[in-house]
Amino acid sequence: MEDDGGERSSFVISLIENRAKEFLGNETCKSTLKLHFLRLKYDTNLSHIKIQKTLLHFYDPVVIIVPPNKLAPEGMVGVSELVDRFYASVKKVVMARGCFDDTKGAMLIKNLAAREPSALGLDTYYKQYYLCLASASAAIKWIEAEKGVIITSHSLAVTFNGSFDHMNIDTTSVHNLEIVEPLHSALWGTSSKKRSLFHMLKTTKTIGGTRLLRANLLQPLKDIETINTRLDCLDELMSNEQLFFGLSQVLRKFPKETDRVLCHFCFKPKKITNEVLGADDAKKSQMLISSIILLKTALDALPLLSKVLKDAQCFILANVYKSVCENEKYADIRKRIGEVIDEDVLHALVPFIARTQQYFAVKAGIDGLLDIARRSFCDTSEAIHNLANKYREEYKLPNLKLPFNNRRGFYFSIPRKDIQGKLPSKFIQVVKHGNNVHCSTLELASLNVRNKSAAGECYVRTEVCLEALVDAIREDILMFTLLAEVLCLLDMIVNSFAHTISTKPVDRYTRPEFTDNGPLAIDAGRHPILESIHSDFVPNSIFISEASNMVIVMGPNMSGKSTYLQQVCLIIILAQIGCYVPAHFATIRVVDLIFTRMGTMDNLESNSSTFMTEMKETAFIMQNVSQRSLIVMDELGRATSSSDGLAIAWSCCEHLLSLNAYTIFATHMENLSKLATIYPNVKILHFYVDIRNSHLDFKFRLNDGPKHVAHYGLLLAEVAGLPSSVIETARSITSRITEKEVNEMEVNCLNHNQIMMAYHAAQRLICLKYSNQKEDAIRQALHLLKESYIDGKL
Ligand SMILES: Nc1ncnc2c1ncn2[C@@H]1O[C@H](COP(=O)(O)OP(=O)(O)OP(=O)(O)O)[C@@H](O)[C@H]1O
Repeated sequence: MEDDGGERSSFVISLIENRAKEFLGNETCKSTLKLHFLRLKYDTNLSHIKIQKTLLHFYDPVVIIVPPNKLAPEGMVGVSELVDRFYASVKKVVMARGCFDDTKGAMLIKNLAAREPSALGLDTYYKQYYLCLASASAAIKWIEAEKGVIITSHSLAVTFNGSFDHMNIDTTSVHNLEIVEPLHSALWGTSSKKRSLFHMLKTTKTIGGTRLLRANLLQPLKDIETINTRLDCLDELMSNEQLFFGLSQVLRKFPKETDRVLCHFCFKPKKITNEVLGADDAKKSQMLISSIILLKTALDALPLLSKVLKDAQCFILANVYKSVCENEKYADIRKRIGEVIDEDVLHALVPFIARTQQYFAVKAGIDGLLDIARRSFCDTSEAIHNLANKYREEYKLPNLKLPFNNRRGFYFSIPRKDIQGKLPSKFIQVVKHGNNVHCSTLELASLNVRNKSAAGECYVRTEVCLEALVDAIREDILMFTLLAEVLCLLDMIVNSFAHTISTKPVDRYTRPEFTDNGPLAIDAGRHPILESIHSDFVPNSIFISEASNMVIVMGPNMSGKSTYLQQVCLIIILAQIGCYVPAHFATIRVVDLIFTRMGTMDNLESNSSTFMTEMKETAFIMQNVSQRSLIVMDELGRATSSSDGLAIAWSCCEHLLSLNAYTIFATHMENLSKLATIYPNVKILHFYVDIRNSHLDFKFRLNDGPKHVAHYGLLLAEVAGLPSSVIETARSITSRITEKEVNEMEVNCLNHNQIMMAYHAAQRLICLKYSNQKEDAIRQALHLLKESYIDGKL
């Protein structure tokens, strides 16, 4: 199942893979059927269509199940239509909207899936997969009804797959890492805005650029070549000030909504007649005309972009210059627009100005009826202004204003202080609005009707005049799609990435490097958001490689563990979207999945306790982890008894150690540091805290090895203001417990020589791995070593 982290323009396609053929032919129902439910973005954007085609090709479907076409949101291409266009040979089944029921889908999957329901994460990730589950419900219903079979319980292999060419970050991690929204946003109030990565980078100027940035943060890239082309572009922008400022200036000249208007050209509207326009028709005509004005404004800015990019060197900018700026088709279409549209017409945001621009968009003299409609529009508009003047004088209301909005048309706005007593009865629809009163009169209402009708006529005639031009644009829609995509990408790289880096002191951000199989090494990394809040933020490094694939971070409360974990993930995400990172140096093994498990509150929605939520999240990670994953665990097992917690944390670590994934594990459990004495691929680090006169001084500096900080919990509790009598009692209890523990440890603990012997043996085995020995043999030997160690027979 595929999910993109919450893009709005998404829909569901249910695909049944080729293997279904075998199943459907053989109705014993015992074979395992593999279903793929793809949640796909679709709009007129070229690249999204490409994604769909790739995925559909990949699965080679025999049946595509889609909801009815009318469900496509306004302005979007219906999924059904896309299937017709690109997969005419594939059987298409249209099922009623009611069949796409996510609740039913979740129940069916739980019942039919061969895997443990926890592995699918349905409890925790229900919301994230709701579209997939809805499509599952429809697909299963179709199979059962069409083939007259019943799928037996636990016979389906169901997997949740992410996008193939992007890093996947599950919703819990998106939340934990504060990628889009800050944690506890209610707590931080308005100042919370800058506390998420998205808001930190959201200096984009266009809607498409902002959307692209959000989509990138939710699904960073995986392809090193693409990432590097973005980084090359950033290199050039950072080293060429003139280019950077020139580009930011020029991008402002393009309308903000360039990408959004393209869908207005995708469908041919109904034939316009001279009958009275319905509200929807008028709106569509208005959108189409405003879209042409907007394209004209965008094309006018193109020569300026060309001038700025003339000498650009990097692949992206040079390619934009070659394929967009030098493409003569844009000049041709601009010329065609110029033949019909008045040169002075501009894209405007104020409703009345925008509408007036639209009525007068087509050059005078092209259509006689349009000229008459315009005259009538001008006359009624003038009459409305004269009426307002008349009221100003007659009722002594010099501050009476005549605002306009698309819904009401013209209305009066009068400051309340100007109204002595009551308004004359002539004024109707009186509504208080702040310090003003909004109202109308019968005369104004009647003029508004005439004005609106003249405006409607203007739209009809304008649209008729633009028909040929719209057809020409429709033919070249791919060119405009390219232009829109280019503008979004440039907006993201220039206005977001380059702008963010340029606002930091020189060399604070560096270009990351990438490897396929190498280590994850970050030297002096900083938290991208917190470093601007704490002026004295302490940088920290990390090194994880295949030979040392787990880092256990220890340290007392408040020492900086969670911040460090978040910082590493955010640096990787920044790097994989093609941005510089806040570090002295960074080499990154491309990550395909980030999993985080950080302290959660009770999950009231799924009726789970803190411990249960923790275990479900951990189960989800364990069962979906891949070779190139990054797993970040913060204090696993603290929500249950300390012995069970330690046992779970220990065994989870052992499981993760056997994988190629990289793990960073933060914990308070000092006993966990003993893992390093058995497994040479575990590295222990701790956050240094200075304790003087029973006072904790946090240094936020990461040091090698474990470190015992005695009774830091008590010290912190004292700082938090617990009564001294309570602290004293707690102190005496801990000293007694500690004494007992020390005695027990003396009895049970293996002697130092034995630990060192095991450690050296493990190290030798790892060396063997790099000789020509088979990995399985080494693993088995390690396992035996572990067993003997636990049994004390070493
Ligand atoms: N490197 C750093 N430089 C400066 N301040 C930091 C640094 N790391 C963390 N801090 C500050 O210390 C506070 C506590 O950090 P954090 O929550 O990461 O500690 P923790 O060890 O995870 O605590 P706990 O174990 O109680 O969850 C943060 O809110 C942040 O303000």
